[in-house]
Amino acid sequence: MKIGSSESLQYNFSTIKAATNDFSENNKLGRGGFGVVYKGKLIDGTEIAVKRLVGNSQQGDIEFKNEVLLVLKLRHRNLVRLLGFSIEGKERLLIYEFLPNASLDRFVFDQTKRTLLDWETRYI
Ligand SMILES: Nc1ncnc2c1ncn2[C@@H]1O[C@H](COP(=O)(O)OP(=O)(O)OP(=O)(O)O)[C@@H](O)[C@H]1O
Repeated sequence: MKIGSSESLQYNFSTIKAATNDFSENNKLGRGGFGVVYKGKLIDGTEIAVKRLVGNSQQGDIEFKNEVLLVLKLRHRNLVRLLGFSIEGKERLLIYEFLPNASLDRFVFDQTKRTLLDWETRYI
């Protein structure tokens, strides 16, 4: 895939800013090793999870785009789907499909819920 064809997967920063209510505290879903994750809703109603990568990345725009395009090619039922990305100035956002059930670890490490996931199911 060429960089040129990435444009449709590239979202305007302002679109995502609006979708997350300006990265509001109320929309915060959690924090991971790469930044804070916010819940958002696009104009068409699609629910998204936006990962706002933490600053001082030395990675250039082209390298970032290439890496994102590589991940966009991955499709697996057990992988959360990356919908696109956004770049503006030092801001780098990754846009994922929203998963209502939060992360799997809540199931695997929860005393009650872990019984719902037997090992046979976990291997699928
Ligand atoms: N697609 C999503 N839908 C709903 N919630 C999400 C989604 N992605 C992440 N989250 C929430 O944001 C939190 C942080 O996610 P993130 O993927 O950044 O980190 P992590 O997987 O917990 O840790 P690490 O970044 O260290 O691997 C998750 O624990 C989850 O609650």
